[in-house]
Amino acid sequence: MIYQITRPSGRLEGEITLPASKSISNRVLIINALSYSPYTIDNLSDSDDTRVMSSVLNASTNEFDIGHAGTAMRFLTAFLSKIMGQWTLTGSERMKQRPIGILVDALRKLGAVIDYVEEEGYPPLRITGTALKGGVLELDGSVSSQYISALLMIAPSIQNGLTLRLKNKIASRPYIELTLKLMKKFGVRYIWKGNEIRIEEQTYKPVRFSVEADWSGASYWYQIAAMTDDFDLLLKGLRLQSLQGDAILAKWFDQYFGVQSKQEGNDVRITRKETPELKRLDLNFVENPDVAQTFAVLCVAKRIPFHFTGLHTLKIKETDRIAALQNECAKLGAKLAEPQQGEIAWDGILDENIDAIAAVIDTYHDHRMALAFAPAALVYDTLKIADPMVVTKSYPDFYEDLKKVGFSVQEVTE
Ligand SMILES: O=C(O)C1=C[C@@H](OP(=O)(O)O)[C@@H](O)[C@H](O)C1
Ligand SMILES: C=C(OP(=O)(O)O)C(=O)O
Repeated sequence: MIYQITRPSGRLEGEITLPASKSISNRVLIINALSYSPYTIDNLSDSDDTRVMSSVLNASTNEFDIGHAGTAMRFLTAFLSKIMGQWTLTGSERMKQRPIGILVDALRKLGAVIDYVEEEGYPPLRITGTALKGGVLELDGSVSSQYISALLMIAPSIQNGLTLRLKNKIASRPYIELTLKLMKKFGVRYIWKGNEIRIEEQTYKPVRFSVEADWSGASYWYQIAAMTDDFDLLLKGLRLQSLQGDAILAKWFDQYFGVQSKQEGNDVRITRKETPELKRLDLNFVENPDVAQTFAVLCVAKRIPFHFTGLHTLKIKETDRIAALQNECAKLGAKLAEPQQGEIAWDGILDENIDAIAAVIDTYHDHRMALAFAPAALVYDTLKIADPMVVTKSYPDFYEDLKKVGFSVQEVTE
C-alpha cells in the first residue's frame, strides 16, 4: 500500500491527542506485574509494541512472538528468566538480527537458563525460568540501554539485589534514567554513582499510574512546526517537565527553529516565532536516538547542512536507519555521507535533477521512516510513503491526526 500525503492549503492549527509513551507503558507493565499490582494502568499506549507486551503478560501460553518490539524482547527476556516455566520468545525477521547476547550473558551469570534457538547471540530464545541470584555484573553500556533497563527492573526481586558496572560510553542514557525514575515511583530505592548502579533486594509497592504522552511522537509535530510559518497547535497530554529524555526537543526546536512550547494545563501549545534561517546544524543523538530521523528529514527539506553524531545504535534498530536515511534522502536529492561510524552529514547540496514529488519513500518496516518523511509533504507539496501503516508500532493514529490539521492522505498505486 502507498499513501500520498498532501499539504494543507491554509493555516496549520488545531489540537492533537498524542499517543501515550510506549517506553513508559512497557516499563510500567513489567513493574506492575512485579508489584502484583491490583491497579490497571491509566492511558496505556495503544501501540503495537505495548499491545504485544500486554498480551504476553496476560497470556496462558508459553510461546510468544513479539514482532518488532525491542523493549518487549529485552524486558521480557529478563522478566521470564525468573518466572517458573519454559518460555519461547521470538520476533520478526528483523528482531532475529537485533543482538541480545550482552543481556543473555548477564542473565546467565545470575543463574538464568537461556538457550539460543537459532543463531548464537540473537532471538529466538528458549528460557527456563528459575530463581536468580544477584551480585555484581559488568556489562557494555554502549550497545543498547534496553539490556540495562531489563536487568534493573528485575533487580529488586533478585536474591541479594544487583550491582551493574557499566563499561564504555553509555548509549541512550535517558532511558536508563526513565527506568529508575519509574521504579522509584513504585517505591524502589537505588544508588547510581559514576558508572555503577546498585539496587538492593526489596519489594515494589503497587501504585496507580497514568502514562504521559510520547515525546518521540511529538517530534513529528515539532518538525511540521519548523517547516511552516503559520502554525498553532495544542499537543494534548504532553508535559514539558517529563520523565522522557526526548523532552529536550522543546529546547532544541526553540533554539534552532524558533518553535516555542508553552504548558497549558495538561497540554503543550506549540507556535512559531520568526527566526533567522539556520545556516547548519550540529547535534549529538547519543541520548536521543529515536529523533535522529526527524531532524535529518527536516534539515534536508529545509536545505540546512548538518553533521549528526552519536548515531552508532541506529544500525541495530527496526532497520539500519543510517542506510535507510541515505537511500530515502537520495530520493529527495540529498546525498548523505557517513563520515565515521555513527555519524551522518550533508553539505546542503541538492541534486536538482531529482523530482521528489515522483519519489515513493520506502519505510523498511520502520515506523520512524514513515513518521519522519510524511511531514515533509509540507515542503514538497506532496509525498508518497510506501507501507505507511508501519506507524502502528508507536503511533497508530498518525494519519488521522495529519488529516485533523488539514493534510490529505490518500491511498494511491505507484
Ligand atoms: O528503553 C526504551 O524504551 C528505548 C530505548 C532506546 O533503545 P536503545 O537503548 O537500544 O538505544 C530507544 O531507541 C527505544 O526506542 C526505546
Ligand atoms: C528503536 C525503537 O524501538 P525498539 O528498540 O523498542 O524496537 C523505536 O521506537 O524507535
